[in-house]
Amino acid sequence: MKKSLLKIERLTTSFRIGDDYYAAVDDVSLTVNRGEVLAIVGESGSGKSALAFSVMGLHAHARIDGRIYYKGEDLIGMPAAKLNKLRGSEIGMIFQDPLSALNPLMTVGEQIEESLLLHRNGISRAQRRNAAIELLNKVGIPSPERTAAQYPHELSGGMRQRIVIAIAIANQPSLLIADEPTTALDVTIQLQILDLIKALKNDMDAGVILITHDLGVVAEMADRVAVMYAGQIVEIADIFTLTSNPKHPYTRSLLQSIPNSAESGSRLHTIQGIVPSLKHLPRRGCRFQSRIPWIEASEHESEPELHEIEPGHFVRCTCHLRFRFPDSASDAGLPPSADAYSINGEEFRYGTS
Ligand SMILES: Nc1ncnc2c1ncn2[C@@H]1O[C@H](COP(=O)(O)OP(=O)(O)OP(=O)(O)O)[C@@H](O)[C@H]1O
Repeated sequence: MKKSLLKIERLTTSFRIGDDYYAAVDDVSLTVNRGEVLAIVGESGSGKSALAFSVMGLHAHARIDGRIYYKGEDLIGMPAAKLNKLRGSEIGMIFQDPLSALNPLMTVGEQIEESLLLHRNGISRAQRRNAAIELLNKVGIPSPERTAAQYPHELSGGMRQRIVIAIAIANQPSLLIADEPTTALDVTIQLQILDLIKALKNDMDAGVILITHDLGVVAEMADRVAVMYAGQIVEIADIFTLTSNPKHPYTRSLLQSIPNSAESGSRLHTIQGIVPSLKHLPRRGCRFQSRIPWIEASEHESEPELHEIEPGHFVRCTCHLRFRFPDSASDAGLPPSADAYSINGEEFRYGTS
């Protein structure tokens, strides 16, 4: 059995908007084991990045409740100096946008060396330089010496993402958090970067949290998958179970919306609407109810729980028991342009404010 590396218990991350706090991550519990990739999937705004940033302790102004145990030690409330030491050494992060993650005023070699210097006491200048070149080699940079002397703007998007990965793995982290690591890249480079992350996981027996909205990437990479919707995990299972026997209407809709995963002969399904903005999230009942208005309200739980329907396979709310795709677009009962909906007489709006 794989050893648990990260154990998140009832994490709630809330941001202040006006006079109130709103939970972007709402009561999330999960574990990541050594040597496994846990993918977190969901549409834009479902809380994936807020979750990752909470683990990294990068939310300066959020209110964070719950526990995040890394190798048994709670990261929440950990003194800043200790957390800083863990970040970049034991826990590495690959950010979505490599350009904003890099310092435009330093050569990439200097930036890799800096992360080595911060986390390895007594490393000499020559050792640092050699280690940086070795890392550039490892992430597949063709002429490492020349590249080390270049600035981020002189490199392509794929090369920059490799540099970000080199920095993230410089100190051989046990946990790697990759937030949409390939979104900005073209398909060939995407595959190379994913292969690289896979190799690193295998070489270092690291645990990886891979955040993505791309189910193709999930199928390629994940051992287990957590599906997030509106701040909550709605389904979690191993990759085989999740793709062969998805239960939650949201998971089924996501899978049904990609061409080669849709059941053969069936129509592709588009999920109407969008994730409601933070301020307008329904705080009671099933949060997905507004997206499947053709399913009777009575099929939803009033306080939806995650149910373990078979070992290791959890699904939120009972609505999955009676879920079916609509027979036609109009059956869905939600006009594509709808910007508001109501549940039990209470009105909710989509949008960003
Ligand atoms: N600092 C913040 N202050 C206020 N609201 C925030 C903050 N950061 C995120 N949010 C809100 O929290 C919700 C979740 O955002 P988050 O970025 O975690 O989603 P995501 O699933 O990662 O989306 P994407 O795929 O677009 O990155 C969104 O409604 C977002 O607007």
